[in-house]
Amino acid sequence: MSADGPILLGLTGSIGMGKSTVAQMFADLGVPVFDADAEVRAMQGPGGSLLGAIEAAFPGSTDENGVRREALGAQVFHDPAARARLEGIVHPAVAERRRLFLLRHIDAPVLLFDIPLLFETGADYVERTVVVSAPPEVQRARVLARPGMSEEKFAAILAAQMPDAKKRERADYVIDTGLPPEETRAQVAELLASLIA
Ligand SMILES: CC(C)(COP(=O)(O)OP(=O)(O)OC[C@H]1O[C@@H](n2cnc3c(N)ncnc32)[C@H](O)[C@@H]1O)[C@@H](O)C(=O)NCCC(=O)NCCS
Ligand SMILES: Nc1ncnc2c1ncn2[C@@H]1O[C@H](COP(=O)(O)OP(=O)(O)OP(=O)(O)O)[C@@H](O)[C@H]1O
Repeated sequence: MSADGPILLGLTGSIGMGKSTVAQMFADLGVPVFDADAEVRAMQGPGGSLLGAIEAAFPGSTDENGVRREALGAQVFHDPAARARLEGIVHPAVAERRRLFLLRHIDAPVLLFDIPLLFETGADYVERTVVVSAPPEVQRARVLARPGMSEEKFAAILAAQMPDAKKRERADYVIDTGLPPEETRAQVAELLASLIA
């Protein structure tokens, strides 16, 4: 952004590391948040704008309730070529939603973009990056506690994402999500204060 536009901050982290939780902490402090996963879910839900293209590329993957997430996930998380096809449909639509979000909040001092695949997809539209990270055993316990999750699905998703250590290396800031939430919240507040100062 130009000198007087908002600071564009990208938030990422591997599955279950706490992106959504930390994004909510930024939101609680008044920062507008763009949630890429939520945008995708909306465009894949009942009547969603991506259903036609996804059904054409993956026959049987949608029904009257939108994308059959479990079934499509089973297809793409294990198959890089299929995943690339799905991403080719989804990511340009997310980019368009992101541009509209930026225009809507052009007067805010800081904007946060919560993007699971921030580094994997280039991240050229953000100026600084924040990675949320917790020890692997904490991540594993949190993810496996989710309904519908299995060891196998967790392993496949991890394999599809840039490793946590590499994300931390690339980050401008790392937020520790292995701590009690109030300590993580204090880190978020401190980072935001330093950005706005
Ligand atoms: C395949 C789909 C329908 C499966 O949905 P499901 O509800 O089972 O999983 P959910 O979306 O909650 O994702 C589970 C975990 O996998 C991660 N993930 C999702 N898509 C991808 C991907 N293409 N590559 C790596 N990790 C991914 C998520 O960030 C999350 O950590 C859905 O994940 C999807 O449409 N993905 C493609 C779009 C995409 O790339 N989204 C990520 C950021 S925009
Ligand atoms: N200090 C902390 N910071 C963040 N999350 C925490 C912390 N302590 C406990 N948690 C818990 O860890 C879980 C993190 O899940 P969350 O949905 O935020 O992760 P995510 O990275 O957005 O996941 P996904 O990549 O699957 O979308 C939540 O249940 C949250 O309550």
